[in-house]
Amino acid sequence: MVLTPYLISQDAFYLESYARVFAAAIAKSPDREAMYDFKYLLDSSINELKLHRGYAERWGFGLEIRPGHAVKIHL
Ligand SMILES: Cc1ncc(CN)c(N)n1
Repeated sequence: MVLTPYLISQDAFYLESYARVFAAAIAKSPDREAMYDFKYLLDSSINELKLHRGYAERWGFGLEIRPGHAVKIHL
C-alpha cells in the first residue's frame, strides 16, 4: 500500500475516534483490570496517532480532515 496524505489523514481520524472511545471505556470500566486493558488500547492508539502526526509534519500536510465514506462505514 502506498501511504498518501489522504490515507494518513483518514487513518488519523479513525485513530482519534477510537482513542476517544477507549478513554470513555476507561471511565465506564467495571474494575481496574478493565481500566488497564482500555488504557493499553488508548496508549496504542495515541502512539500510532503521533506517528501519523510525524508524517504530516515531515511531508507538510494537515491532519484536520473530514472522514470519507470508507472511514464513516468502518467506525
Ligand atoms: C483502519 C485501521 N485499523 C487498525 C489500525 C490500527 N493499527 C489502524 N491504524 N487503522
